Amino acid sequence: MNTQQLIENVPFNRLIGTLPETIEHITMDSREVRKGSLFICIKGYTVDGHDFAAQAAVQGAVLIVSEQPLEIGNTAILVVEDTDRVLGLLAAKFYGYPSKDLQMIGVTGTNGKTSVSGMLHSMLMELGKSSALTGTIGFNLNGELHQSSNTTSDALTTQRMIAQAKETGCSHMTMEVSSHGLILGRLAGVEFNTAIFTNLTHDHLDFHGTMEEYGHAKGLLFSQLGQNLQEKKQAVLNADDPWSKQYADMTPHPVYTYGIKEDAQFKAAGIHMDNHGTTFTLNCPEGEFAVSMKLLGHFNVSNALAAITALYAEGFTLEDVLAALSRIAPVEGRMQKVELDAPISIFIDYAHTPDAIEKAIDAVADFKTNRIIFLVGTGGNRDKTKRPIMAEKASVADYVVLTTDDPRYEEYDSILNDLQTGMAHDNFACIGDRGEAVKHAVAQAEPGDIIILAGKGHEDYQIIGSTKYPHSDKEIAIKETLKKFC
Ligand SMILES: CC(=O)N[C@H]1[C@@H](OP(=O)(O)OP(=O)(O)OC[C@H]2O[C@@H](n3ccc(=O)[nH]c3=O)[C@H](O)[C@@H]2O)O[C@H](CO)[C@@H](O)[C@@H]1O[C@H](C)C(=O)N[C@@H](C)C(=O)N[C@H](CCC(=O)O)C(=O)O
Ligand SMILES: Nc1ncnc2c1ncn2[C@@H]1O[C@H](COP(=O)(O)OP(=O)(O)OP(=O)(O)O)[C@@H](O)[C@H]1O
Ligand SMILES: N[C@H](CCC[C@H](N)C(=O)O)C(=O)O
Ligand SMILES: [Mg+2]
Repeated sequence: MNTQQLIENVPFNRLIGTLPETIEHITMDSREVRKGSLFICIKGYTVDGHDFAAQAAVQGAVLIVSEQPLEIGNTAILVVEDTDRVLGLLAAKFYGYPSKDLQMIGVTGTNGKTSVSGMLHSMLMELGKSSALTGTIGFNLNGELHQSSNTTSDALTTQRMIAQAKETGCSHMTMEVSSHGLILGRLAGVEFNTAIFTNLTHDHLDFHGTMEEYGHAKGLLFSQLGQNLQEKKQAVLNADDPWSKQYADMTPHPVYTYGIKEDAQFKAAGIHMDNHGTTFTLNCPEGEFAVSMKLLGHFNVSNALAAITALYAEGFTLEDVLAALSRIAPVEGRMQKVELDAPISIFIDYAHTPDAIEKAIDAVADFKTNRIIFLVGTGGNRDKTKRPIMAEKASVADYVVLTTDDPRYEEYDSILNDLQTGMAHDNFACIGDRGEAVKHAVAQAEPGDIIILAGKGHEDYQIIGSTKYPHSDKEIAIKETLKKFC
């Protein structure tokens, strides 16, 4: 791309050297630099990208964007105030603002982003659309999954993925929008058509400090829908969450509400579930509809309402949307039943917040015949204030196994001690090694029991230190169950 055009909207303090005619590639990682690259130096939480500028030049970078004046041979240096902001501007321009050419749906909220966005993606494919999805599980392009390291990726990766979706011919793209992503500008230049809010409850206070700040971060998705009312855009808000009122005020675009408890335009009633699926009645401006789906839990009714409302707002008929919903499979690792011929039921889940734990246990309450055994851990070096509250919520289960979930650099005992202070009864065990904890949960089970293994979901690793070790709750649970019962 022509360099002058690329940087025309970038405010800069100084240009050292001569701008190259063209830029072939942009990267923020020196290890990806090649001949003709623009390398942008980002000050990270671990290292400072400026320390890799010289290495980038050796590898062929023709322009370095930096917050400091640098002297690196003949390589041109563009000195700017804030490389984080400039990254967003450059990324969107370099990839040609691809989000304008797709129907973009963004999903934010503490819990339910992966679930709602996964449902939307599967439903769009069922509706015959070519669809892309980004989020915690990865980048899914028409059913083909690519790894990604964040729920909401950095601005460059985000723009690259949208451009790839556009080139592949996708008409729709659904993105999980994390509060980190919004605050850190990872979504700069992404134009959403539909913005969805699931809920806001305790998490990530190590990063945001207070719930007010956290709520403000999520609100950016709605204020960023912008003021251009000639474009059809809409917000889809959960009437059961009080934050929705504030988010409605943040956008002039049409607001659609959904809910189970409070008054809402799209409301569920008569919810019934067994361990194979859920049925309910949808009351909405178009009338009353019978809904059936393979997903479990009241929380998934809320998630389904979000997906139904969004697709309706996007212009699909409710008949088509509900038919698509009835066909899709549960989202991977979210209240997913392990298929086993055994006298116990095992669910793999991703609950890692107090609210999610409450909802996960509630999800099986309707068909509980014996005990609920609930295994949960927390990550190390992350929000510690949620730990006792998570254990308190887990106490609703008859037996609880407290363990770790990516301990990182923290000792097992430090995590377990914080967790156990919240337990409301004594029917629990503390086992730091997650594999041993899963084995213990199965060892405790008697016929008729339900085991929920929470926190790891689709993940096949456990992060200890900075290393990802292979770990699968599901594999261990299946092996132990077969050994014990079959
Ligand atoms: C705390 C945080 O957000 N960290 C993110 C950050 O990493 P970092 O600041 O440590 O980066 P760094 O390693 O210091 O590198 C700084 C710069 O130097 C560059 N570098 C580095 C090494 C080198 O040899 N050469 C080089 O050029 C890097 O490419 C980078 O540009 O930038 C990385 C690249 O974008 C992210 O992957 C990483 O997310 C980490 C993995 C993470 O765990 N983040 C969590 C807190 C997070 O963002 N979570 C949210 C919400 C989750 C949810 O609610 O579901 C998410 O959206 O994922
Ligand atoms: N609408 C909801 N309300 C409350 N809890 C929910 C809801 N949807 C899902 N959950 C619970 O939260 C867990 C995580 O769900 P999901 O992965 O969809 O959330 P997420 O917002 O993507 O989380 P993350 O922040 O890790 O990306 C589920 O496994 C389930 O236990
Ligand atoms: N996707 C979430 C889940 C992490 C949950 C748990 N593994 C932890 O480390 O707290 C995050 O990046 O915050
Ligand atoms: Mg997620």
